Amino acid sequence: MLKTHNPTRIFQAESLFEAALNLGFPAAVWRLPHSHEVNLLISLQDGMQRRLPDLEELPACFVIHPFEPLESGEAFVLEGDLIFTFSEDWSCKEVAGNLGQEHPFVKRLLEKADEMSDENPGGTSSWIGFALNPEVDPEEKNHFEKAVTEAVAAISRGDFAKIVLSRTKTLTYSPEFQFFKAFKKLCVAYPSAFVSLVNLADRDEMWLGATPETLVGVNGEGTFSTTSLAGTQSALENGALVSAHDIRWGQKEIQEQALVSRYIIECFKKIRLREYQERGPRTVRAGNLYHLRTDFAVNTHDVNFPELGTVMLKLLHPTSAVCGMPKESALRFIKAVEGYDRSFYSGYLGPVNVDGESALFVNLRSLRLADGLATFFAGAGITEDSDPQREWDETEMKCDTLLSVLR
Ligand SMILES: C=C(O[C@H]1C=CC=C(C(=O)O)[C@@H]1O)C(=O)O
Repeated sequence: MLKTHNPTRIFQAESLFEAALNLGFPAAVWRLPHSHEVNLLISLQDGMQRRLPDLEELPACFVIHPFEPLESGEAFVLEGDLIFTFSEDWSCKEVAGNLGQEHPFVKRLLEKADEMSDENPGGTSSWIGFALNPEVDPEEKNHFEKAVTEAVAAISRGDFAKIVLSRTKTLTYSPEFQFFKAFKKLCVAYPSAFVSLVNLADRDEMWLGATPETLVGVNGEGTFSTTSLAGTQSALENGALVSAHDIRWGQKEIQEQALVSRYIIECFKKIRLREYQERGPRTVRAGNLYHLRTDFAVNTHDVNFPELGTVMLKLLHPTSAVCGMPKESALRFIKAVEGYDRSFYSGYLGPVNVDGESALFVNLRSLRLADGLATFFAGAGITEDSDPQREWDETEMKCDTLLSVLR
């Protein structure tokens, strides 16, 4: 067991992450909402494991799950062979893990990290953002707007009450693009988001994001939490921040968010759980946007339901904040009409059993980095009152959450 590190050794988060990347080890670095600490988990394995997302059974790990459930019901798991905790000033507070410092892979990683920090002491090189500004692809826009029109027609026919349709936006990035600095910039820009950078080594891709949406949280006191998040408005007017008090919501957004809350309450009903606290909806800011949010909480000790997190995770994903209601018909429509594979976008990700807590977030406001291409993903909730152009503009604003910081 590697616990509380040797004080003579200086662990540098950026060099460790770069070393994992270089050696092909899966790794995840994250900052929880409103936290001043950053965790870095490195899995010294060949690739990700596939395990059931059973929060009571899993070891300390980082879980990432695609939008579409795998037939086996499994999720991808990065095992916490090494977990570093860094303070706000990036000094290393603690190292935990299940392998000793003498393990050959640990030695290799630490040596590589030393090499990397010698090459780039203090990581001072200036910021290099994305290389190309994209033109809006008219075909992509037409495709999305046509899908919205079809969805509105399907809602009027009664096929479903709400659906979330999404799209991508692709930019190039140069080989010098600094992944870790991008993560740091997002941490500073979005203190209330879950900010993460995940290296999926066996797929040669990374995911970077700053999501505002908790899917399932189980804290050290055994409190289960989830949120209903929907409805979107710009938080900026002529470049200045609009106060939350001045935000008014229309019928469309109120209904859209109420459907997500109803979906969550139906999940509680399925397991006959009535003892949940509900707070909201209220206006919350997520960077450049405002949303409506309702928070749900349950004390799992009081209801004698220690496995509530696992049970609700299975029932909730994908919620109607990313899929639709009813779920099955919305999912069929998405597969038939959206026209691309969402992959990990609108799936979920986060640490499980790290420091006695699990915190899984919906993978929103995120992008995939692979082969010099940065693919941004964004969706919008469609109801009977949706206007295709406005929904497109909403997805542009959602892409801007990351783009405005990383450009
Ligand atoms: C699907 C996304 O956002 C969801 C979360 C908040 C608001 C949403 C909306 O207003 O449509 C979406 O349901 C996304 O960011 O890609």
